[in-house]
Amino acid sequence: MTELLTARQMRDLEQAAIAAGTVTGAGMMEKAGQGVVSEILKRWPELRIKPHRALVLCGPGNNGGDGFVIARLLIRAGWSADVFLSGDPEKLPPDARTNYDRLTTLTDVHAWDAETIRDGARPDVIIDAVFGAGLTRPLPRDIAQVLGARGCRRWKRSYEITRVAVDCPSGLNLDNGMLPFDGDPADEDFNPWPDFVNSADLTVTFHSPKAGHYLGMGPLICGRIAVVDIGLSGEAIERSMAGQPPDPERARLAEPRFAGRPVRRWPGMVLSKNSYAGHKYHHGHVIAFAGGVGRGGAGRLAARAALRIGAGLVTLVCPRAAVMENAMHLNSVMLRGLDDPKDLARVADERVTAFCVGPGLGTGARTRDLVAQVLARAESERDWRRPAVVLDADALTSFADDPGALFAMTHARTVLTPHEGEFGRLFPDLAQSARADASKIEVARLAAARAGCVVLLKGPDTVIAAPDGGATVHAATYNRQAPWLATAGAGDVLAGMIAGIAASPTAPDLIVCAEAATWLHTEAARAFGPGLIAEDLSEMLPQVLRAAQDQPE
Ligand SMILES: NC(=O)C1=CN([C@@H]2O[C@H](COP(=O)(O)OP(=O)(O)OC[C@H]3O[C@@H](n4cnc5c(N)ncnc54)[C@H](O)[C@@H]3O)[C@@H](O)[C@H]2O)[C@@H](O)CC1
Ligand SMILES: [K+]
Repeated sequence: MTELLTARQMRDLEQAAIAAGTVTGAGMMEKAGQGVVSEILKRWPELRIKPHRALVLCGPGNNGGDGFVIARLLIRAGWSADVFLSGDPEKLPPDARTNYDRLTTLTDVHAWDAETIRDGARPDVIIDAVFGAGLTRPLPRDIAQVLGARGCRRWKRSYEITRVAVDCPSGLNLDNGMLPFDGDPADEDFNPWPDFVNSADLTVTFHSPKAGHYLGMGPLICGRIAVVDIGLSGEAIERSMAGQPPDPERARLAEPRFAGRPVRRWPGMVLSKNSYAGHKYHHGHVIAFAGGVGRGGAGRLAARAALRIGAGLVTLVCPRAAVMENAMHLNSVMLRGLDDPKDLARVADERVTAFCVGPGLGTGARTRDLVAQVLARAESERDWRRPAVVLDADALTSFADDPGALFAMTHARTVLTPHEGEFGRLFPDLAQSARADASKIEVARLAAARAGCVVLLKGPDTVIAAPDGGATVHAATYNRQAPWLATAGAGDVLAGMIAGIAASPTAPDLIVCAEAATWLHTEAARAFGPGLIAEDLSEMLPQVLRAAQDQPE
C-alpha cells in the first residue's frame, strides 16, 4: 500500500539517499520540476497545443527551487512566465540558488509584491511553489493576499485559471492537514476562507504522498494528487505490504494500489471465503448484541453486515423481551435471548470467534457488564486466539465517566470504533478540540497505545492505529468521496463488517481486518451512490466483493 510520509520522514529519506550517493539534491529538484510540468500537460492536453502564460510564484526554500526549474522548462517550451520570489535570492539554499541563476539567464525574477502580481497579465496557469514541506508558521499575509481565494479575482474569468501546487498548496501543514491562520478568530472581520485559504486544481508531490494530503483540510484544498518519482528508493514496498500490519514508523493509505499499480488481490485476500473452502465454522461465528424492545435495528444492521462480509454464522443476542420482535426481521441470522450478561456462556459457546458490542445497546451498567463479560473471554481449546471484540457506539459511551475501567479490560484482539464525539469522551485530552497541532494519526496512535488495542477513529479521513504505532489512513476523499455515507446506521454496519472479517480463524492481524472492512464499506457506499441508507450497504457487498476478487493481478 502507499506510504503516507511526514515532512520529516521525507527529508530523512532525501538526506539518506544523498549521503548514499544514489541521488543529488539538484538531480531530485530537476526531476521534481520535470514531473510537475509533465503532470500539467498530461492533465490538460489543451495546454500543449500552443504556448501559454504561467505565473510562477516561488518561496525562499527548495519548494521555490522547484518553481525555478518549472519556469525554466516552460520558457524553454515557448511559454511566457512571470516569476516572483518571496525572499532574498542571496539566502536561497544551494540547489534553489543554482536554479535561480539558471533561470535569470532566461528571464527576470521579480521581488514579491502582491499589487504588482495582481496587476500583471492574466496567466493561464498559476504555479504555487512558495512553501512545501518546510512551512512552519501560518502563511504570511502578503503571500495569502495573492494565493488566497480572493487573490486572483481581479483577472477576468479567474475561475478558468489552472492552479497547480508544488508538493502542497502553500500554507498546508503536510503532517497534519491543518491550515494555521495568521489572524485572530475573535476579530469580527476575520474570515479565513476567502483571505487565506489557498487551493489548487492539481497538487504534484514527490516520491510518496504525505499525511497532510489525506488528513483534515488536505483533501479539500489539494484538488487532485499526482505523485512523481524523483529517484528515491522503493523500500516502501516491503514496509507496506498489503495483508501485513502497517510499519510502526510509517503510516499508510488503505487502498489496493501501490506506486500507481493495482496490488494483487487486496482486499479480497483478507477474506477467508476467498481463499479457504471449509465448512461454516471455518469462517467464524459472530455474536452481535441488540438493544431492548424497539431498539434492535442497529444490532440487526451489524449482524447482517457480519454475515454478508463472510462470517460462517452470526447470532443476534438480545434481551428476552425483544426476541419476538427481532425474530420477525431475521432469517439467516440466528437469534438468542439473554437478560443477565453473566449468563453469556449460555448463548455463546467456545466456537464464537468474534463479538460486536455497542450498536443500539443503550448506555449504562448492563452494557458495561456485557462489555466486561465479552472482554474476559479467553482463547478456547478450539481456537488458538481470543475472540475478536469490536466495541462501538454505546459500548464506548458507557465508559465516558471512567475510560480507565474500559482500558483495564481491552486486549490486543479488541477494536474500538469511535467517531470524533465518542473518541472525545474516552480520550478527552486527545479530542479534536484539544489536540492542537497533533495530527489525527498521532492521536489515534496515542489512543491505541493507551487502550492497548486497535483504535479506528472515523471520518472522511478515518485513521486506524495499533498499539505498536502502526497506522493506516482510509480516505473517503478525492475520487473515493461518498458523502452519503454520513447516514444513521452506517457505523453499525462497519462494526459488523469488522467483526465478520475478524471472525475467521485464518483472519490476518486485526488492524488489517479493520483496513479491509473500512475500504469495502466505502466501496459499497460508492457502488450504491446518493440516496444510500444503512440497509443498502450490506446488500451492495456481493457486488463489491466480486470486484475485489476479480482485481487484475
Ligand atoms: N533535496 C530536497 O530536499 C528536495 C526538495 N524538494 C522541494 O523542497 C521542498 C522542501 O524544501 P524546504 O525544506 O527548503 O522547505 P520550503 O521550501 O517548503 O520552505 C522553507 C523555507 O520557508 C521558510 N519559512 C517556513 N515557514 C515560513 C513562514 N511561515 N513564513 C516565512 N517563511 C517561512 C523557511 O525559513 C525556509 O526558508 C519540498 O516541499 C519540495 O517541494 C524537491 O525539490 C525534491 C528534492
Ligand atoms: K507549494
